[in-house]
Amino acid sequence: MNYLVEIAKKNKFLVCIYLLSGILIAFLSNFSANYFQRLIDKFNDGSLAVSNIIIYGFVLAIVCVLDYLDEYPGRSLEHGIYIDLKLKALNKISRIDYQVYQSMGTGKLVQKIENGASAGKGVLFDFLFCLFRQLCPSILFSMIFIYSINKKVMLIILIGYIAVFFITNLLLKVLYQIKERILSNEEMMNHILVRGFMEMVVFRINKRFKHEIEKAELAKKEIVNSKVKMTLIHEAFFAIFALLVIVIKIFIIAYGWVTKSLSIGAIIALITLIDNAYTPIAIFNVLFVQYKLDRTAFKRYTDFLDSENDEQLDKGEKITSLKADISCTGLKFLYDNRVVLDNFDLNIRHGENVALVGESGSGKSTLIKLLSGLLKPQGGKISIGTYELNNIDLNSYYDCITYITQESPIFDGTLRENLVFDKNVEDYEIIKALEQVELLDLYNKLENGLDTELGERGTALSGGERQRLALARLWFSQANIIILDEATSAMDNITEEIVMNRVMDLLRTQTVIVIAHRLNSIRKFEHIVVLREGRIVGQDSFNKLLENNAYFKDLYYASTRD
Ligand SMILES: Nc1ncnc2c1ncn2[C@@H]1O[C@H](COP(=O)(O)OP(=O)(O)OP(=O)(O)O)[C@@H](O)[C@H]1O
Repeated sequence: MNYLVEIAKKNKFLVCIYLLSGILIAFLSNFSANYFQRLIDKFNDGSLAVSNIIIYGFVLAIVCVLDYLDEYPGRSLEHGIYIDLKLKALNKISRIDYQVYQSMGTGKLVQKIENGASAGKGVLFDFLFCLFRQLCPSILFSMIFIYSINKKVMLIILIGYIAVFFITNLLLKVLYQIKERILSNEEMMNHILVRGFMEMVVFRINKRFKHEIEKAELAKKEIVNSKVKMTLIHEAFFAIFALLVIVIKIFIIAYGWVTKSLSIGAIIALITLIDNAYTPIAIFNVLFVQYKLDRTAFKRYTDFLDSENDEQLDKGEKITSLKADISCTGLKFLYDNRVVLDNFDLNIRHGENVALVGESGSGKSTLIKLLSGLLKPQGGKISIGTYELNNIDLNSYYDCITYITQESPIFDGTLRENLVFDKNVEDYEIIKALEQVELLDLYNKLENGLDTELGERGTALSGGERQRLALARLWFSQANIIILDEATSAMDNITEEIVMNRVMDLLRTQTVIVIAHRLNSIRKFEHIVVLREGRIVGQDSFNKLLENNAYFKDLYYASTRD
């Protein structure tokens, strides 16, 4: 609830206007019904004055105008709350602890945020605001006006409330269960859809789509059946409710006729006021079922918002340059209870080219993620010159390092944006960088040149082109430490050699740490670290390792066979 309070506070001006206008409309609507009674009675006994008609018309007109003006704060809040909740999620992702993020599936997370933002809007706007600005005031004012007409009638209405409460309570329990079933089926349906869209190639080649569509058809059948059942129960609820209100209205007419205690105006006003008193109860019951369901979806969203942050992002010593040796001492890291690195020592001199090699799962990426501050060691330390990585403000650290992964993230934007982000760089410099990574031919074929849109995740490019584009960013980077995690894995051997020679030439003075599977690409590296099951089993130059390290020799021959 804290997050909703925060959003309400952020929009406090609009919230106050919206609540007050709702309360005013509820008051004026009930007042107009009550005033109508006086009007009819005055009409009947001949004492009606023009001023009465003007006042009545004026009140109705104000309600009409307020109803319209109310749309502004109403719609602004409705859409604003939903988007604010999504922004909160984006803000959270920018600070979330990397390991927590890793444990959440991205597809599921997006769905959780989408549902959570909509549920949060439901709880605050559709339920709480409606309750306090419309339902409660409407019941309160109608009861006050009914009381002013006849106390006994008010008592009867109160007894009617108790009957409504018991009947609807039963129906709501059934409704809640059905809605819950609909939601879980809808979630399954969305999950199948997202999976199908994201894994199109895998599913097509493995012929999974037939099975997935069958599952979705089953979910669809359940959703449709449950929705029809829910509508029938809803309608039954409203029918019972309408019958009850009719009984009370008939009773009032009979009561007025028998006791002669009610004027015609009073009977007409009471009939309108009864609707004003009971309709909110019907609305409340329907909203309450949705509120309970929204609370569950919103809880999942707030669990995400409450998950651990990486506190180091803007805490610690700020650095401006990192021209220093890196040393890992007694480093320990576990995934759950699985030890990946234990008592791990490694020294990397400033300006050195280091390659990490080893079988899949030997801990190379884990080490890189520790060096980049994404993962935190559970023991030991990483020092960079006089700094300890644990004590460095990570946002300042990220000005000094560059980390390029094999997925080479290309985002939905132009070629220029993908290379220099929002930096102001002359076109000829960008084109020169493209030439260095062998992308000049591709560039020359582009109709819109640097302004060509690359599509979501760079779908308009091949894997090797995407990787070369990511490497071209190095020509605009000021970083002192460059990490390349299989950044050339999708390139052919010849292009890889040409591009890597130019990259290493560019990075002569920087510390370069590379993960490589194709060992031919690191022949010139002066420092190669051989990892096996989280331990260093050799480190030396390429030729010396090939001569003296049997495990490295196996890796090398296996990689040349590939
Ligand atoms: N998010 C994770 N949760 C749990 N275990 C993980 C996670 N990421 C990696 N591991 C495990 O940690 C070990 C080391 O993984 P790591 O990715 O560091 O290996 P790697 O040498 O980079 O492998 P590859 O060459 O295949 O990329 C592996 O056994 C892996 O299964």
